[in-house]
Amino acid sequence: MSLQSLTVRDFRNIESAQLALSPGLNVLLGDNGSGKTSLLEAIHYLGLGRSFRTHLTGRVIRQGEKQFTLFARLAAGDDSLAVGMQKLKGGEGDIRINGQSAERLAQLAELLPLQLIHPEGYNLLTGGPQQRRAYLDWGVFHVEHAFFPLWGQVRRLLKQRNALLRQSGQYGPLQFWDQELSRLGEQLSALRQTYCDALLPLLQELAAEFLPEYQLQIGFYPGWDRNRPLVELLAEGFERDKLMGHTQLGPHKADLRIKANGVPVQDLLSRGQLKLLVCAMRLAQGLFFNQAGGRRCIFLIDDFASELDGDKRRRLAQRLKQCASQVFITAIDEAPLADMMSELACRLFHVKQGTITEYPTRESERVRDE
Ligand SMILES: Nc1ncnc2c1ncn2[C@@H]1O[C@H](COP(=O)(O)OP(=O)(O)OP(=O)(O)O)[C@@H](O)[C@H]1O
Repeated sequence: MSLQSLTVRDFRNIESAQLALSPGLNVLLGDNGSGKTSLLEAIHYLGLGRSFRTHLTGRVIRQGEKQFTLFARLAAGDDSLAVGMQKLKGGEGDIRINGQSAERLAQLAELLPLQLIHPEGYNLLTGGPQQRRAYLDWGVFHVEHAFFPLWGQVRRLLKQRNALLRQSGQYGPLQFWDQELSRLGEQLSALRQTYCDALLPLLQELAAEFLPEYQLQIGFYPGWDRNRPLVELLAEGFERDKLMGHTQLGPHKADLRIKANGVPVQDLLSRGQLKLLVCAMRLAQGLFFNQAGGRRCIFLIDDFASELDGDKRRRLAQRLKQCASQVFITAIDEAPLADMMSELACRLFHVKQGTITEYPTRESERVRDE
């Protein structure tokens, strides 16, 4: 899947932009504060229905305006699809796929599989388990169709169990819910484990390329002691859960535990090394997605190449070439992207105070001449 064109209206400092895009590399160059990240954020919004910088829709609507509008044409095999989104300050709005209202955000996520690499991305390793769960679940969602409805059921069961915990003094009324939660939680966990097992070799390979000085150990924690049935642990933990007001063990507590040379990475690696590891993790997941499903994910890379040394930049360029994915990358100037631009078919855009103009490149000239 790739974006053929993108229209952005009243998003951050972008009043209006209409771009014809490369299925390979799209480079966005501009000074600090010009609007480069805003464009990536707009694509992220279109794919996931949310920003990676704020939870408030009002913040991304251009100041003084009531709503933003995004529209894209996606290449889907020999066909193309039209995807549109409009959002008001309170978050209400409309999502359309080929003119029809979309019922669920997951429909967008399925159409636009995105991998984001950005400077704060190392939170994936230093932050709480929620982020690593989201990383893992992105992959499971895209390769295993049973995952999304199953996760929905588990979430509903947890909500009911937590409500009962607050109402009920006795364990009895929870027994039925715990059996269900345990049954579905174990199914969900098996999907995550299978995905992890399949992803790990590629992840190890990429991590060794970007951090050759370390031996990485990556383990999947399902959210409870895997040697015991979840149903037993839920019953044992009733008093503690009642006290806390919510369920302390289960698939909603799953995590990826990542160590380098036996030490948790957040306690050992430098910030730059953490960023390299996250880059390897995102690339591995994107590559694996492309290999497993025969589809292509889209990479959004914000201001990252300037943080890499020459060798790592070349590796990133080669891996992106191998992915054959569409890539959007921002930078202040062209120099750190030279390797990438020579490896991949490329369109180059200049961003200035929210206005985006295309620089002629070999690819844009070829398309214009055709
Ligand atoms: N809702 C909004 N309406 C109008 N302008 C906004 C809004 N939100 C942010 N901005 C402005 O948009 C500009 C673009 O920000 P953006 O983060 O896209 O810049 P950038 O080109 O990625 O910069 P840098 O290289 O410094 O990261 C900033 O000057 C910011 O103040």
